[in-house]
Amino acid sequence: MRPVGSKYLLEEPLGRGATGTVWRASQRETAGAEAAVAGQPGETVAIKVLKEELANDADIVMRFLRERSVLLRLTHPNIVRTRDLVVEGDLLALVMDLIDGPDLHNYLRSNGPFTPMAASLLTAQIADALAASHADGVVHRDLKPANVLLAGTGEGQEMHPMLTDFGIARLADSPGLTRTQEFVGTPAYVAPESAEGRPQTSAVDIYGAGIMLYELVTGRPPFAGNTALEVLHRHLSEEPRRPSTVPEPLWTVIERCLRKRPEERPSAESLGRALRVVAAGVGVHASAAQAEAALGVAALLAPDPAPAPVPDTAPAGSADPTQALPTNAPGGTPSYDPAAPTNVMPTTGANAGANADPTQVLPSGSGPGGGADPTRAMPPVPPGGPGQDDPHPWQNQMRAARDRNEQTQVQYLDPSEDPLRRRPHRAAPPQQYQQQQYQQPQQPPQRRRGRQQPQQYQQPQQYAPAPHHPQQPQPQRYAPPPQQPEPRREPRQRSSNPNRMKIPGLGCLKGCLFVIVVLVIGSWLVWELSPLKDWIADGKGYWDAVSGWAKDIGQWIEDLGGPSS
Ligand SMILES: Nc1ncnc2c1ncn2[C@@H]1O[C@H](COP(=O)(O)OP(=O)(O)OP(=O)(O)O)[C@@H](O)[C@H]1O
Repeated sequence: MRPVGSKYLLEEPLGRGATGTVWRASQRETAGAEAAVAGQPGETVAIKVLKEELANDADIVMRFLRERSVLLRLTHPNIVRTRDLVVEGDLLALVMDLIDGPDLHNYLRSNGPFTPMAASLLTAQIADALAASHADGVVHRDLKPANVLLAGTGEGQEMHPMLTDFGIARLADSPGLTRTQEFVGTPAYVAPESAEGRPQTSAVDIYGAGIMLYELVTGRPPFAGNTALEVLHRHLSEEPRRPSTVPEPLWTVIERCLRKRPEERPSAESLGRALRVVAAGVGVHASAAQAEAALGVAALLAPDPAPAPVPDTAPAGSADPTQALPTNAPGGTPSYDPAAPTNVMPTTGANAGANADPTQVLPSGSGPGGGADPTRAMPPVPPGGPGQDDPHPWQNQMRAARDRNEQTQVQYLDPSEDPLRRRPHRAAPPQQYQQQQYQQPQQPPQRRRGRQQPQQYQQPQQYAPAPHHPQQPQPQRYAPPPQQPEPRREPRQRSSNPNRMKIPGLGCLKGCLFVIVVLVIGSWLVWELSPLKDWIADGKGYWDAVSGWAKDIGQWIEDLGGPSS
């Protein structure tokens, strides 16, 4: 099991797509404030680990970081919630709610086409999700059955479609220099304006919903081909044909969604409303009024007056229609280079463009920032990404993130290194402090004073909870280096001087001896320098007189013992 950040553990892969691998994972610990959902330890989640080549692309990493808040705030009953984004070293990952159910692509393969009513009701819910995200300025840009997960497909449960992979196309379609001539998407679901590299709006999602609706009722998307390029050409030039199994009201909806001109497509909100009217009118139990309302559904499908723009796509009028698509024709320019690292076009077989196709990063004939340059072939992307030699802004962001992590680690992971926790020991009992002074006489007095002050302020922290306050460690970063506390441990050696400290009355004994010595020397001087010895000892020396007196005293004491001896 592989950890993702410190909070998640990958358990088993659920599926692989063009942009990454989705894993079942478990939460190890509650996520931080940056996550939309903190989660609980042991909770199961789904994690999409983006491909290394995306994670190594500086533009994508920057966009990932920048759009964190957009992705995390998208919440709707029909949108798979993004709980957290993880950026760690070369790893980029989206943590999502785990949906227990198949994706719509697999469900369709296993169960065959939907009835017109079921397809309408299901797509209506997807339209609701799109309406919510478009209102928030977020365009999906890679709508397809594989990106719709079906919760509640169990016996007797109501099927609940949930749109996933929000923001992935947005991330992969970086505005960086190497990507200006590419678009991201799945050929079978790509809107004509995306294929041409024209400005994109939320209308690309309406086009994708139209293709998906067609596929749900027929089992296949309207435009297929032997190569991805052929599929793209058909999106641009061919009108879809109505299959006989598709009721007229439903066809009206599909046809409006598949208009080549994005400005003629309805809004997601209108689409949801229209599909519910259609669902009510095409069922076997539909009343005459409901059937009538369904036939008039075109009135509900007015063009969207204010589609949400997709940032960083080409400015209006920049595309050169004559260079709309790359060609593989010999001598044709611009040409598509299948060997180029990120210009992947893996599906060139008979099923190209089918719904099984993963999201692709394809070269287009024009790009943001200007029309196509016919003299310029599709440039292969340098392996190291853009501006390999120059420091990129995201590197600063990553460095800042790492710095933040280091601070956090000092605080949380290595408490023994935390000076806050050691300082209370320095605020020692008085005798310890005396020992410090004794051991470090060479230290300037100010320095010692300087330490006494923090000791006084730090003292209460000895009893405070673990010092997790983000502001507390700040002064420590500028405090004396960590080697300095070491000498303070030496006071233990000072306890090897027990004489002064541990013998009671030692000082008194010394004092008495000192007094005796002074008295002896004083009396000797008086004896020798004064006529006293002549008066009381017939001129004897000091020590003779003293020893004679000592003998007399001893004799006197003996006599006190009794005459028996
Ligand atoms: N939140 C989720 N919960 C459960 N399963 C998921 C979740 N998200 C994705 N999956 C599963 O993981 C598989 C791979 O998902 P992914 O989005 O990478 O594939 P894709 O959409 O086919 O590829 P791409 O969009 O990159 O072309 C899907 O088929 C889906 O079944």
